[in-house]
Amino acid sequence: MLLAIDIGNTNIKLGLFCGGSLIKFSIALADSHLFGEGLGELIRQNAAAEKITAAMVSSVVPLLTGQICSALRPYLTGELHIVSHRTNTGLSYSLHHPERLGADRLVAAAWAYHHFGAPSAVIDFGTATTISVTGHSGVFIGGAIIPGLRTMARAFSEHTAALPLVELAMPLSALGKDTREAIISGIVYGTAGAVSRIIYEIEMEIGYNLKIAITGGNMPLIVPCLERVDVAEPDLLLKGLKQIYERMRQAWM
Ligand SMILES: Nc1ncnc2c1ncn2[C@@H]1O[C@H](COP(=O)(O)OP(=O)(O)OP(=O)(O)O)[C@@H](O)[C@H]1O
Ligand SMILES: CC(C)(CO)[C@@H](O)C(=O)NCCC(=O)O
Ligand SMILES: [K+]
Repeated sequence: MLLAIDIGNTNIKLGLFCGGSLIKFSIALADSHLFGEGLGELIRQNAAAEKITAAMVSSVVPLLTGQICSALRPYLTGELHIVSHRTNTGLSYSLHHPERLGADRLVAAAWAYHHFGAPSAVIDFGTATTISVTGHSGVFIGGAIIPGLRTMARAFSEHTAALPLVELAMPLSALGKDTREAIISGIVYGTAGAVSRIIYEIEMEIGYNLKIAITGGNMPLIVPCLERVDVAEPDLLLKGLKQIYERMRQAWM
């Protein structure tokens, strides 16, 4: 049984791959000290008979990586792999500093490139909204990072006197009739417009079209506003970690 862990800036997402099924569990970053307990409970409830034979970790929170890896050690019988640019993902990097690329973006790009078998972009609507682009022959060629939808909403409440913290929702109209509706329209249509413009500019620069995959906790809010989506995959990171694991295992055999 493979355990995949995606340590993001808001949540730690965990997936147990048992046979064909995926058991998921998510814990807020603020509760990271409860990770070991949560994992133990999950194993007792769902897969008592099975052992975790391997763990794959993607982390964009360096200070937590060691803590989480120590917490899962007692449940792990096999190897643990922390994904980096040195991992055998099938990708190569045309970047100024490949070692600084977020592991989540790297995993997402590897999943999309292998899923489509063609040049691709992954848009991840998480704490940040990221675009990660893979060109021909699996070269990670770059991308873009903008504030995530909820991060934008929080910035208003933290930096203005009159704007409240708005719980995001799907906009009913682009014409907001009160502050809440105006903020929702601005953030959701604004992000949809931003990603479509960025993809357009990238395709103009590279001279070919990209297949587009989307994921991330905020994806459901924005999906009706997006024009071009080839695949929407909520578990893209966890599935990407599994795919990389299988690739590594084949390389050992
Ligand atoms: N009650 C909530 N608590 C925390 N986040 C929430 C809540 N409701 C919605 N969200 C949104 O869901 C997003 C979570 O996205 P996701 O599941 O991709 O995890 P994440 O930790 O933000 O990932 P990453 O840091 O890798 O981008 C948050 O950024 C936030 O915008
Ligand atoms: C952009 C985030 C925060 C998105 O989770 C993460 O991928 C990250 O910390 N990246 C490092 C910088 C980069 O990817 O260029
Ligand atoms: K993300």
